[in-house]
Amino acid sequence: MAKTLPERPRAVLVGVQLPGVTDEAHAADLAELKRLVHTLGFDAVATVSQRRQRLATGTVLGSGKLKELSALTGGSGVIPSGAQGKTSKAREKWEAEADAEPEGPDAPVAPGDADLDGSGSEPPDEDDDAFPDTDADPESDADAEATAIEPGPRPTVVVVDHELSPSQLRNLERATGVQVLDRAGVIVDIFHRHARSHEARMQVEIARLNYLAPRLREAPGGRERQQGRGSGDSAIELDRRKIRDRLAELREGLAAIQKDQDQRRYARRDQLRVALVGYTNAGKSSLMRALTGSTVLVADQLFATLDTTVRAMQPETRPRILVSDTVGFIQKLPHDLVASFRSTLDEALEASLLLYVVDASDPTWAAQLEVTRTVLREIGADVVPGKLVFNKVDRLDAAAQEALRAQHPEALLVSAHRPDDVAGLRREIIAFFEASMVEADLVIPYARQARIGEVYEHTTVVSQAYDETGSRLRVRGLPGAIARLTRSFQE
Ligand SMILES: Nc1nc2c(ncn2[C@@H]2O[C@H](COP(=O)(O)OP(=O)(O)OP(=O)(O)O)[C@@H](O)[C@H]2O)c(=O)[nH]1
Ligand SMILES: [Mg+2]
Repeated sequence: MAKTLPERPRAVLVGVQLPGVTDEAHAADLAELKRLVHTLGFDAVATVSQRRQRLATGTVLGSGKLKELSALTGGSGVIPSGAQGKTSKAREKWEAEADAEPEGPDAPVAPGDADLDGSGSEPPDEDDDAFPDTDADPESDADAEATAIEPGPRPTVVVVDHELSPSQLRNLERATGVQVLDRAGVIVDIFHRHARSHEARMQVEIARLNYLAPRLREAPGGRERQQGRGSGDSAIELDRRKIRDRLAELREGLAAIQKDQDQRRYARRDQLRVALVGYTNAGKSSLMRALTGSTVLVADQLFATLDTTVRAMQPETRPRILVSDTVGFIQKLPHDLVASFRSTLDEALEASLLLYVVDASDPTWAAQLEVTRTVLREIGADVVPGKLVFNKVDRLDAAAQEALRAQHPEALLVSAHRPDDVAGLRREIIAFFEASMVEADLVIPYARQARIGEVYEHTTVVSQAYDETGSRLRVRGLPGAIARLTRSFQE
C-alpha cells in the first residue's frame, strides 16, 4: 500500500524554547510547524529542541545540539571555513555511527523535562533534550522526542521554527549538509502553492521575492555561484535588478486588478456584508459552504484558502446578505505576507459584521484567537462589530462545551457539520442586520418604476401602495442604503 504513495521528503524540525515560553506553548509551536511542513508535502520525522536564553547568533542551536542535528542529516555538524566536500566524509562517518545512536523510546529525556523548570542548573547549550511530547498535534502519528527519528531514509530538509537571518541559514546549511527552511519560508512556500486567483498569485510572488531578496544578497555559497557564472558580483547584482523589475511589474499589475475590484466593491457598498475571519484551519470555509451553499475549498490543511470569496447567504434573504471567506491567520505570519494580503483582507473587512471563527477543539484556541485579534487590530479592523463563533464543538464533550459557554456567554457554539447549528448562526446574522435596520418610506415616481428592483435588492419591502405620483413603499434597510435610494429616486 505504502508503495503506491509517492515518496515524501523527510524533514527534521528544530525549535528553541526561549525564556518565557511555556512547555505547552513550545510544544504547540512545534506541532503547528509539523502541520505546516506536512502541508508543504514533507514528513517531519524528528525534532531537535533546545532551551536557550536566546537563539545562537550564528547557528540558532548550541554547538552540541548542532552536532546532534547534523548527525540526523549526515552533515559535519560544524561550519566549514569556506571549504566544500566535507559533507560526504561526515556522511560516511555518520553512517558508521548511525546504528550506535541511542534511539530507544525510553531514552532518559522525560525526567529532565520534568525538573528543568527554574532549576537553572543545566548548561545553556547542551543536554536539554527534554521536549514535551506533542500530543497537541492532531496529526501526530509517531512523534519524535529530541533526537529520536523514525526509521527510514535520511532527512533531506531541516525546518527551523524561527525566522533565520541569511547567515544563520547559510551556516545551518553548511553544518547539516541539507536544505534549511525557516518558518516564514515554509509559510511563503505554502502560500505560493495554494494561491489560485491571479491576484493571490501576484501578492504571493511579491511576498516571496521580498523574502528571497535579502537571502539572495547574502546567498549561501554566493561566492561559489559567482564563480560558477564567472561574473563576480554582477551576477547577484543582476538577480537583484531582476527582482526589482519583477516587483515593479507585479505591483503595477496588482494595482490594475485592485482598481477593478474597487469598482465592484463600490457596487456592493449598500449590501449587507458579513466576513468569516480567524486562524487557519478553524473552519471558515466550511461555514462559508454551509451558509451559502457555495463550493469553496475545504481542506484539512493550513492556508487552504487564500482568496476572498463573496457569496450570498442561502436561502437568499431580502435584502440579501453577502458572506466573505478570507485567508486565515497564523502566529509569526511573515510581515510581508500580511502586507501583501492587505487588500484582500480589506475587501472582507468592509463587512458590517466579523465572525471570529475559532476551532474550539484545538487546545491552543485562546492563543489562536489572540493572534487573529492582533492581526485585525493591526489592520484597523477591530472597530468592526464582531461575534465569536466557536466551531467544531462536535469534537467536545458536554462538560467542555459547558465550560466554554460559561467562559464566553456571548459566543455562539456551532459545528459547521450540523445543519441546525448553521441555521442558528444564520439567525444570528440576520438578527444582527435587523437590529441595525430602520424603516422608511420611499416614493417611486411612475417614470422610474423600471428601477424598482433596486429597492427590493437593498431593502425589505414591508408594504406597497399606489397614488397619483407613483408607488409608495414602506421599507426596512440599512440607513445608508435607504438614504442612497431616496436620493437616487428624487434625482
Ligand atoms: N469535526 C469538525 N471538523 C470541522 C468543522 N468545521 C471544519 N472542520 C474541518 O476542519 C478542516 C479545516 O476546515 P476549513 O473550513 O478548510 O478551514 P478554514 O478555516 O477555511 O482553513 P484555511 O482556509 O486553511 O485557513 C477541514 O478538514 C474541515 O472538514 C466542524 O465543525 N467539525
Ligand atoms: Mg478556508
